[in-house]
Amino acid sequence: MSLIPDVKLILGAVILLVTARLFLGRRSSHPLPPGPKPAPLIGNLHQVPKSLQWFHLYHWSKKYGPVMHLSMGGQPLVILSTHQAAHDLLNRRSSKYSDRPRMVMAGELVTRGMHMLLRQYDDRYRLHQRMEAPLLTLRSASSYRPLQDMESQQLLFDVVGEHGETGAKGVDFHHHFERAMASFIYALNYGFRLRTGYEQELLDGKRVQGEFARTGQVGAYLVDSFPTLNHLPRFLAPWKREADELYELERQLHVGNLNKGLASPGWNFSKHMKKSPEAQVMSEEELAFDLGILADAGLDTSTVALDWFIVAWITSGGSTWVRKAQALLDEVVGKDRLPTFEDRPKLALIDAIASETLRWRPVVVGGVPHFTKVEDNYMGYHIPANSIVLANAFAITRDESVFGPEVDDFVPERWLAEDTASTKSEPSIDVCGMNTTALKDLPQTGFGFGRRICTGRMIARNQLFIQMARMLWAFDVEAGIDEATGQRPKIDPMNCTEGFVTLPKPFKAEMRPRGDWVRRVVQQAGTTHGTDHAEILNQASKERERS
Ligand code: HEM
Repeated sequence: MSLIPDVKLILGAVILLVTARLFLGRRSSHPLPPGPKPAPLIGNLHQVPKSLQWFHLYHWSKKYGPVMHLSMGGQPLVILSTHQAAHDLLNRRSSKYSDRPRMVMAGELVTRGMHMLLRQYDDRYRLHQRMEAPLLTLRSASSYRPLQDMESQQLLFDVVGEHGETGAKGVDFHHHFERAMASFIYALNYGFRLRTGYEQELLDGKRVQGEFARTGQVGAYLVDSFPTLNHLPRFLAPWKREADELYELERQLHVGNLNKGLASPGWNFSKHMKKSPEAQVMSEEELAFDLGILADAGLDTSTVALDWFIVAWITSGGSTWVRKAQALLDEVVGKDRLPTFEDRPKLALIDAIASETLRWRPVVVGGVPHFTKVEDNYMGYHIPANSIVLANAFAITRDESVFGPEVDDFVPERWLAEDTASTKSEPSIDVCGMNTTALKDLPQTGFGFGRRICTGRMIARNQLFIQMARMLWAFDVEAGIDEATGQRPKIDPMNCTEGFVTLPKPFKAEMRPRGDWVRRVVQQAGTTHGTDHAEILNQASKERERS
């Protein structure tokens, strides 16, 4: 049988669909938000570049304003480029803007509707949120800090040891961050740690993440633009077989990890969730995917934030902020012990550095798309029903009306409240030790918006604090010497990868202990491989129950 008539048929259906979407949409008395002029049928598809979209959209926003409209082959895409616009729509009108765009390949086929990030805001989503929420509160996050303390101690031990061997050539800092972040989240979720960062569970987890980023990419699969194509029989729809294989890979990973979690000693998320009333109406796969997505969400996001912290350190740290932070750490902590969470109230500058890292290079730099099923009006513009609404994190974090001048520079001080020393009243310290009096209440847009805001953000903030404090206390950091040239390469702070999360392009960094006292303290603290992490998890569970 020839395939040619079928291809013609498909093309015909596609053109009909696009035309219908373009011309039969409901008219409104308000105009659409401004944007580049669309071409017939394809709209702005041909104008949106394939790479660094967030950067191009940011530049378009300077011409078209804070609310822009693009037509992606008839699919309305509304881009929000200021904090005010994102806050007004995604936070204040979150009852309308909390769905996700339909993603046939990544959402419906590969993960069979079980990917938390891609779920519609419906009863099933709320069921999962109810199950996760008690484990992710500020108070719960505070009880996991000993686990983060342990993994960051191990990170220091590993890096100091490796520096002794590699010297000025530097270490693969990304790998060390990834191991520590993954080990923390796997211990919490499944009760086992990752000692080398090359364990099969992590390799499979990274493959699943890579496939998610690839299959979820705009334009990667025609079926995402034209979901009716999914009704085609399997022999005409090769993506279905590919999706089945990817689903099986992910299912085996998540179910395998869940079972390890249930069998491991000590408390963990797997055991806690399995007993929850919500899990009683879920299949094993559904519960396993919930945990698996939580592990994925926590794994590379914090790692990437720490990678950008190193880039900021190398490209702008020589100026003032690193020296300021190190002087403060020497004063508060001294040279006889590691910084701890107990020091945090006096180390607001470290939290400011974490906030500035997330602002300067948002991890999900283009934002995570929201979706509205109903039409709306904003700033005199019509937002059509079924619009994808994207808050461009790069543009929003460059909003001078919110973050002040020099938004392209790394300036942690913009997060510090002025003159708290002269205030007589006691500072307000949250349950995780963050000194909220000493910090300005600027929006943390890197964690998203409204009802879909990142649920792991409290855990992430603790993670960044302890890791950044300890690295600044321990090391002087420079780009590692390139063996081929014998020189330290110049690091370009905009040189990044493409994808859902945006990493700096790989390089090595020399993390040189600031003195013999660092080696001594780190050696004394020692490796944590023999630490009873199940006992730490049990203590965390007791503390959660007490609060
Ligand atoms: C620096 C670290 C992190 C960053 C920058 C980050 C950022 C984000 C962003 C931008 C979103 C989408 C929000 C939106 O749609 O408006 C998100 C969602 C999410 N994050 Fe995070 N995240 C981080 C760490 C974590 C951690 C440690 C966990 C888990 C322990 C986690 C769990 C989740 C989950 C479950 C969602 C899905 C929420 C939903 O769709 O309703 N994240 N995160």
